[in-house]
Amino acid sequence: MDIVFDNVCLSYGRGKKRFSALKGVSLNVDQGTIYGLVGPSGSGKTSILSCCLDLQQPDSGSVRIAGQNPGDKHLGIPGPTVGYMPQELSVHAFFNPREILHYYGKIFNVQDLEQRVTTVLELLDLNQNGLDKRQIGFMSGGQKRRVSLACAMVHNPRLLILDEPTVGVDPLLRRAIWTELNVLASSGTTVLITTHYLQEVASASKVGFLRDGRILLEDDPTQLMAQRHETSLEKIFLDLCLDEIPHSSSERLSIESGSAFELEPLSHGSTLASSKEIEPSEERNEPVANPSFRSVLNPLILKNMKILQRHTVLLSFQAILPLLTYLMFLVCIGRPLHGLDLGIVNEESACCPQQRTNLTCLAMSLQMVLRREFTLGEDVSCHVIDNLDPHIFSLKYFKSFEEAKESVVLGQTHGFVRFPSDFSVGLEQRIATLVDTDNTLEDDILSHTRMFVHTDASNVKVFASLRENLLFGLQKFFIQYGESCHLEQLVKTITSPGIAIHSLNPEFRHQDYDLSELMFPGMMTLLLNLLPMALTADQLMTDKEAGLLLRDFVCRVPFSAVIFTQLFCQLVVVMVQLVSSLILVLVLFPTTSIGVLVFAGFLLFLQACCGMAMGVFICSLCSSRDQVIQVGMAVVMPAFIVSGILWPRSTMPEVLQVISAMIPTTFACDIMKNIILNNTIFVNGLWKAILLPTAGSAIFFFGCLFMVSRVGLK
Ligand SMILES: Nc1ncnc2c1ncn2[C@@H]1O[C@H](COP(=O)(O)OP(=O)(O)OP(=O)(O)O)[C@@H](O)[C@H]1O
Repeated sequence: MDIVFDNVCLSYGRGKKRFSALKGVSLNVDQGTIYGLVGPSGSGKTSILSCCLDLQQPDSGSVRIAGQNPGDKHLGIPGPTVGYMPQELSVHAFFNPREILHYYGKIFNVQDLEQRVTTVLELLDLNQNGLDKRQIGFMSGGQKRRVSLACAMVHNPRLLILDEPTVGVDPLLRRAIWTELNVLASSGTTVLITTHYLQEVASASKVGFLRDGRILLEDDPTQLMAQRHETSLEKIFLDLCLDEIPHSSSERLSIESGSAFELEPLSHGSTLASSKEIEPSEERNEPVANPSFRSVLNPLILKNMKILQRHTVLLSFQAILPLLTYLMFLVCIGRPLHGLDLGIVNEESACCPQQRTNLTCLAMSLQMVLRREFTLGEDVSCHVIDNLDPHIFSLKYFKSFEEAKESVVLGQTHGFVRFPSDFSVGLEQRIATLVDTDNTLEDDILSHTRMFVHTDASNVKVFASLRENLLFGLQKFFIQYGESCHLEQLVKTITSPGIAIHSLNPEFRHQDYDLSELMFPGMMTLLLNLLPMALTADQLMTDKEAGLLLRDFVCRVPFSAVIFTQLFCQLVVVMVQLVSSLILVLVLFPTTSIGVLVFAGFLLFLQACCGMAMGVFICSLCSSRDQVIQVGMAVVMPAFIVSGILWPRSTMPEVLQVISAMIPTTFACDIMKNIILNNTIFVNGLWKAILLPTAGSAIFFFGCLFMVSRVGLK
């Protein structure tokens, strides 16, 4: 399997950010040989490997492997023909070496897998002291690299592409690895290897010196040293670099002083096995069997299930997260406020209990009222205060307006109420006027009978609650007094003007429920879309950032299978979320019929599918977790605001109404509310709640596949 690069140019980025990584690279790797690529950091080694693996397509020039283009289905690169060890570790931290090797072995349908796994583990010294059963996440850096190398070798590929496989590996093991590479090469395997250890490549068949995107020289290292009468490749490489650079250049000075390269000579005492004597054998010509969607389902599902198993604590939390959120929501939101710190400034009376006027029926009768011969005393305010619900208000008394105001400013009280000095007298006038003039009140009379409420207006709910409860306290006082004195007409007259207490939001037809219960169906729908989205995006991004998706890509595992199996396995978590939500529906709305419950479950399932598909789509657009979080926030916040859970959508500007109608959660939130509260599935617009998330799932799923096929794994 020979590799030929002919004048390959490769650049990254566009426009001003365009950067040329390879500038006309030509190289030849013969079949059954080891080609060592050496060069300083950033010289383009990984870029060359990426071109071989079809991860990058050259701007110009050609790359041919065994006479075919990388990516060609029959070549099997990416696919079973190649074993790739990336520079990053790219191994599942939750697996042990044996498990991960079994996974890649199954992907390629390796025969006699157990034996092969044991052989590779032995070769890389991974079977000592129970290392093969140790979770990779708990291994040292060098041990992880060996596992990564083992993954590339397990299916015995015809081409091995290794990006710095021996970093952090001890000299003895490094020698063993090179010996094995030479054995593999002798059996026809082609090895393309990058390294920073110059002396290491002395045992390669050919070495290519790379600098600044160009191959300075490629040759047999032994011949090279003989020709140049040098004992070290490092010296040859330095001379080559110096030849390239003008004498006056500062770069030249840094090279001469030895500071320009990160290339490292091999440690003393390591004698590398040279297998030059072993002649390359004939190329193996087995037919290429690329992994198919069906063939990878089993190993992928097993792998994902194992990951779920190892994440038990985290996933259990994820599974019960909706339940916890609902419970928090029900406990914290929509309940009547209580324990409000309310200041009292009573300019009328000190409200001393011993001096409290005893309001008896003698004090007022309808006839007396009509004759204006009655008195309410001078401390009605105290009676109003007495009638304030102690569960709702925690009272604090202040001497003056300023003192009370300061307490609000300092956040010590939520607000205060001031009774003017003529509150009771004014009230007498008000009662008399009302009875006399058939409910028409003059402004100045009204102003005398007002309680002045000053609150921290930044909290609308507190403000409304204060006002409502104060009015209720006043009303209660008059109702009790009037009724005990058989003055129903008076009660009616006094309590009617401006003391009406608001009923629930008229949008809701079911006034028996708390606000939180009314919001619950919409909240549940939204959560069962957004939480699966976050879970999926998180899982996929973890795999992507760890380089696991890249490795699967190089194995030619169909991306659709990767996504499908991941979503399939996450359904376990989603089902727990869904069932716990439905149980809560039964608890909150016990009259819900089984039919409605099952249908609600179906709608929630569609939402969860749509959320998961959106999660994978977002991942296909983003190259980092930060971006995923930002895009996720950009989705979650508007969805929450325009879903109609908080406020009726009909009050929104038209543009937002149109946008909200296109969001898969919007109609579902409405419909869920209607079917649960009305206990029927025959509600208007049902089809939108089914169609939108179904279409959304398909669009996001295929959109993700399209993005990956167009721009690859970012
Ligand atoms: N995706 C990318 N976008 C922009 N520039 C890139 C990208 N990948 C690589 N480069 C740039 O291309 C140049 C070659 O990178 P490459 O990874 O091939 O170097 P390398 O020789 O493998 O380095 P190292 O030994 O440090 O891994 C570097 O300057 C790098 O910054």
